Amino acid sequence: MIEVTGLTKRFGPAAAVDDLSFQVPPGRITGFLGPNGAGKTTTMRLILGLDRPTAGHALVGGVPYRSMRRPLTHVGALLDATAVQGGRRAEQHLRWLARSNGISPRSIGSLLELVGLGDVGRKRIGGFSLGMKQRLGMAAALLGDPEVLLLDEPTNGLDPEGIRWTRGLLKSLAAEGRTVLVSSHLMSEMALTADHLIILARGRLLADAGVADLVRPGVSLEDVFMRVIAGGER
Ligand SMILES: Nc1ncnc2c1ncn2[C@@H]1O[C@H](COP(=O)(O)OP(=O)(O)OP(=O)(O)O)[C@@H](O)[C@H]1O
Repeated sequence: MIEVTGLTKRFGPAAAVDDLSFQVPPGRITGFLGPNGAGKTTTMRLILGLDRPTAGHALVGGVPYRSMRRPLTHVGALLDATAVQGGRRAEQHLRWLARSNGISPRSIGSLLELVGLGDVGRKRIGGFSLGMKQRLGMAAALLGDPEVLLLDEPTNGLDPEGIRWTRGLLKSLAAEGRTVLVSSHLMSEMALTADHLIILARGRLLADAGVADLVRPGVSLEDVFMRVIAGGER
């Protein structure tokens, strides 16, 4: 469970996240939507303790992320898949992450297989495509077998097979009772993947509702999104 309460982050006079409150319960996929600059990444960074809020707080499993001793065993995150040291080999990168969180490296081989990087585990990350880095980022997020996953545009750069694979993976993770918060700009993909949606604009919450309640025959998620955003800007 992720709980966000009155969360606010100002960069100078502008609020990137503005008095935001929502909950992400386990056992379903929650899509996190909003136009460019809506505050999705900033919200995820605040949940992960990478930025300090101006006001409010975010809890994961009832505690602040920063208070977790071995955070990767509770929360798996994929924020910026390109923020990895290009000189490291994929396997080495996961080994380093595992060691820093007291996680056994035993699962690294099978994780690389799972994300489709089984053949390139010994290759340097610098030579990876964006899609391959996303796959590696997903392996890193799953390394600690966490109950909560925060994924910022995980399908960015993935090919159609990779997008479909990600959808199946997220569905199985949610079906196992994990909490899954995933941002995306791909409305048709979100309509297929998410059970529930949180929609933001200008750092404010505009909608927090089930996909089935929003999308109806003849009304696509893209239509709903445009309408919600237009309403929020009036
Ligand atoms: N470190 C920072 N310093 C100043 N402004 C920032 C910083 N980080 C984010 N912002 C601003 O906060 C706002 C929200 O940005 P954020 O990246 O959270 O949006 P987003 O919804 O993730 O956007 P996108 O869909 O484009 O990735 C933007 O106006 C952005 O310019």
